[in-house]
Amino acid sequence: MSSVHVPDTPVEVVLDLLTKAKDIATTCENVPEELKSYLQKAVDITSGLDDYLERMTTKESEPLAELFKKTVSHDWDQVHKEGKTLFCLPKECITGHVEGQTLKMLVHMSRARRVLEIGMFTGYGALSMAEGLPEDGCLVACELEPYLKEFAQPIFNKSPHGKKIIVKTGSAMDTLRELAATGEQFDMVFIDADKNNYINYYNFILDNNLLRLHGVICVDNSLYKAKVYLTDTTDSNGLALRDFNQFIANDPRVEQVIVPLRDGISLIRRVSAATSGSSNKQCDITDEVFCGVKGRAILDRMRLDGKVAYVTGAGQGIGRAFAHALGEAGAKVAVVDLDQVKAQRVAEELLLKGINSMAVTADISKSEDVQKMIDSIMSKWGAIHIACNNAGINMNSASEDTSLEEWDQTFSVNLRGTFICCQAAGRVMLKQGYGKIVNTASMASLIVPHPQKQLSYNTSKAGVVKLTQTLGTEWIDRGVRVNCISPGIVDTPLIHSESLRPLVQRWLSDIPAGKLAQVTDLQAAVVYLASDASDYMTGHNLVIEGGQSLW
Ligand SMILES: C[S@@+](CC[C@H](N)C(=O)[O-])C[C@H]1O[C@@H](n2cnc3c(N)ncnc32)[C@H](O)[C@@H]1O
Repeated sequence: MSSVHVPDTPVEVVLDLLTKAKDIATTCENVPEELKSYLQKAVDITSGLDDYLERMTTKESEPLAELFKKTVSHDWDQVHKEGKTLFCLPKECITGHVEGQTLKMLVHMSRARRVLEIGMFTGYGALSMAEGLPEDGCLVACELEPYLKEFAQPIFNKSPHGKKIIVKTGSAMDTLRELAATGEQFDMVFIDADKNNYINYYNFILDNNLLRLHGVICVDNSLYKAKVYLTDTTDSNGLALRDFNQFIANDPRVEQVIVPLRDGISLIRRVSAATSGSSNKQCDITDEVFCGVKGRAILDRMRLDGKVAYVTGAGQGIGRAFAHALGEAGAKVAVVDLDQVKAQRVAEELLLKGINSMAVTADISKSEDVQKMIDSIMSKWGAIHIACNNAGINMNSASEDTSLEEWDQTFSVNLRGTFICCQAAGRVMLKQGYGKIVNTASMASLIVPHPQKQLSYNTSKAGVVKLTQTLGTEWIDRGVRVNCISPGIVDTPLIHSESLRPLVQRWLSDIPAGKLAQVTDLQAAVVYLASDASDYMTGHNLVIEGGQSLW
């Protein structure tokens, strides 16, 4: 049984018409050769487009390929005849390869974590989008037909991304009401069911805040085989979509573009009242709380794009985590360590993530090394905006036995070294009229951690806090902020040494949080202190110790 292909997209409609015109031209006499050749060229261009997009688009995953095959080979007429589905579902309903990958790309680009799909069918679009979500992301798919959930679930189960999908069967509008009632919000919504109701879904989503600020709505079939702009359209779906597109184009709450991919995908972005210039509604709130400082909302104000940072002691542990965090937030990062191999390795890690980095070897207790470090960063990147003075050492001994060598060595790195770095970076920053210095102090500046004995360390770190307070107040009127972070006990390779390992249980009983800090627990603090969002903060000691200093 051969089925006649019905043109499904504007390009397929054009191709169909061109092919008919070309066939007439080739059979008619007196048609100029030039016209025939133009028609042939137009057919070639049109017929080659979808095929080319298919071939050039990243290949779909195995589960998606299986889902596609299972969907197009299924006898949907029979399923309907047997009463398993309410409607007779054409297999062409499926979102194919190119559109599926486009949706996945949009999920990536919008950094969506929560996606809502209206109209799942056999789950091709749902699984494509789930593949673009982070591990803890979630996609809620609304589907009228319970049969389709059973159809899709076994393949979702085969995919590592299937667990992100929650299928809600029943009327999509009922599901939307249920989601709104529990205060759910989504970063991206894909509307692909029930064309006559698109407008109702859309309005419900916006009116009930189901789409978060700056979220994106994608709408499928918004060109509807070109019927949305052909004047002789009588088809109810075509007319519904025409009204829908016009409504969105006039809606001040959003911005819209229609991408002529397949049957058209509308991309609709919700804008804040403050930026929707053509707003019908009056919005006269213009302060920075409402509009953001310099128009930047709070998370944007923590971005470090265009900034140059260095982190000392960045070859491992806290420093490595700081280097990654600053780079992820947009800064270029010089990875500084005493150990060249470690510095190089972390700089390469950053490059792998697309972060501009350089490795610098320096002993921060030597002023010549520190000056060389500053000079090499300046000659490569021309500025230093963020200085993370993190390198430090810790030695244990009872105070009555602490040698002057241990004391001097500890102070030489922890306090003298931090001062050398602050001064060298500070000179550059004072000239720039801008800078953020973040020193690593320690909870030991506040309490006396026990039972280990570490007089030199505790005292040197208390010195780092006072250094920070003094510089932070001395330099703030010239644009340089100096703050420090005091971590509690951090789970780094150092504390797994033979001498310290037995103490871990003891420490845990002293920590209200009931666990040691991970280096990742400190990352947000360094980004905050390095960013413009913390501009009013200086000389501060930001303590992150799971409550340990309070007990
Ligand atoms: C075009 S298909 C969706 C294709 C799907 N997005 C994909 O990626 O393959 C439309 C689907 O919407 C479902 N549907 C139609 N009306 C609905 C409604 N009122 N509520 C929920 N789902 C509905 C249909 O059963 C059908 O499976």
